[in-house]
Amino acid sequence: MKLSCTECGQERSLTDPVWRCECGGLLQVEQSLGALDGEKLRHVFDERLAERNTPYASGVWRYKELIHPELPMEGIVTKYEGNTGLYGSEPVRRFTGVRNLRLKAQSENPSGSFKDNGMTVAVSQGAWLGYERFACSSTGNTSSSLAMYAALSGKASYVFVPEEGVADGKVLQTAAYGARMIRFQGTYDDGIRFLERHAAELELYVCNSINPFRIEGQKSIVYEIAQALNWTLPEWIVLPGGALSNGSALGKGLRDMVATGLISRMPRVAIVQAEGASPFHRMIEHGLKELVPEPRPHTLASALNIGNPPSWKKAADVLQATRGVTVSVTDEEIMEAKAVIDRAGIGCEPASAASAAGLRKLVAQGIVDKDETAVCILTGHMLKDADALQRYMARAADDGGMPVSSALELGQLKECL
Ligand SMILES: N[C@@H](CCOP(=O)(O)O)C(=O)O
Repeated sequence: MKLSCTECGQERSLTDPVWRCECGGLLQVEQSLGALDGEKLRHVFDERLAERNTPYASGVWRYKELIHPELPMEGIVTKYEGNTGLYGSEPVRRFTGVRNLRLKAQSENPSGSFKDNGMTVAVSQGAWLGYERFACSSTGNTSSSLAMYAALSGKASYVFVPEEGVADGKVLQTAAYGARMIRFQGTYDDGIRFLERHAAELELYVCNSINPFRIEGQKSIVYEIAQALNWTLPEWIVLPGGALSNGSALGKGLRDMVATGLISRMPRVAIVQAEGASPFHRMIEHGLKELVPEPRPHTLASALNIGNPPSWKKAADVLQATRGVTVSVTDEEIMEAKAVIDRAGIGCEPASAASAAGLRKLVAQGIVDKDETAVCILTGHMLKDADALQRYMARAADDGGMPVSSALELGQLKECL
């Protein structure tokens, strides 16, 4: 295994704690997959589904050969993350118009979001390198996940969280896990820029998705989908796009699976951005070669409040490799999709619902056919962003979603029920 630059190809040692090459490109983990046999891997991964209380019981480390073969087993920091549900739902199918649709509920991870798939690997790697202080910039999910794994491994976490636009529940969750929190004026993008400049001097191990080991862990989301579907994939995988780490990880995971023969065909990838924070979609839509950052990203889906996604080049490569597409949706469309997903008994935070809202739009635009198969990735738990939920539910009170006020008196109750 080694690190290599995604742009100029320059190689580095696996133990080098840098995320960018001198040329400005992000680094990626490379391993030679040639010696791995898909048939044997399928068998090993299927057998490990029965594991309990070993790292292989994790929905990430089950695939250790593809994630981080060189990390010693005793160095793994895990909460048995992954192992999340893949649900069919008639109401969501009707809403999107796609007949064969499933939802991958990454919200069921231990800290409540997909970040755990990557964070278990980043923190394990940092601890293996001997780091004691871990850091991230975050809109709340990355910080909660980092704080949890750092606490689990007895390390300190330092999280940089914008003062505005971050859901209270995420801030409280992060603090409760014991992170030292730096609230600052600015956006996630400013926090990342600061960490890229100063982390080395502050002896901080950065666990944002610019860290290539985060991407290695997040690949497992697509491995889990393939394994649950007996090593096949749907025609479309649809996911929300903020920092674009999910898109990058998904693409790398797909490449690995094709290279090892675990699957034989790439699905198409659709990345959905919120209209107020959609620089990547705009770039693709206008056929631009460079991303023009959005200085004031603004969406009610707070996890997507990102104007300068660090992984945009990796995500663009994924679109190229999968004949992928992008689309943007309004906050209103996101909340409408979220209400359907919540009431279907699955639930998700607003950012996650962008995937279903986006799929619906792609069907309306004739890009996805209603007879094609699709999986939407739900990135975070419905209680993650209770602020947005409260605002939406207050408006929808007449729908019977809000508590009814009544005395415990039969006559009065009969009128409310
Ligand atoms: N929504 C994310 C922001 C992106 O973080 P990264 O981990 O991909 O760098 C968050 O929860 O912070």
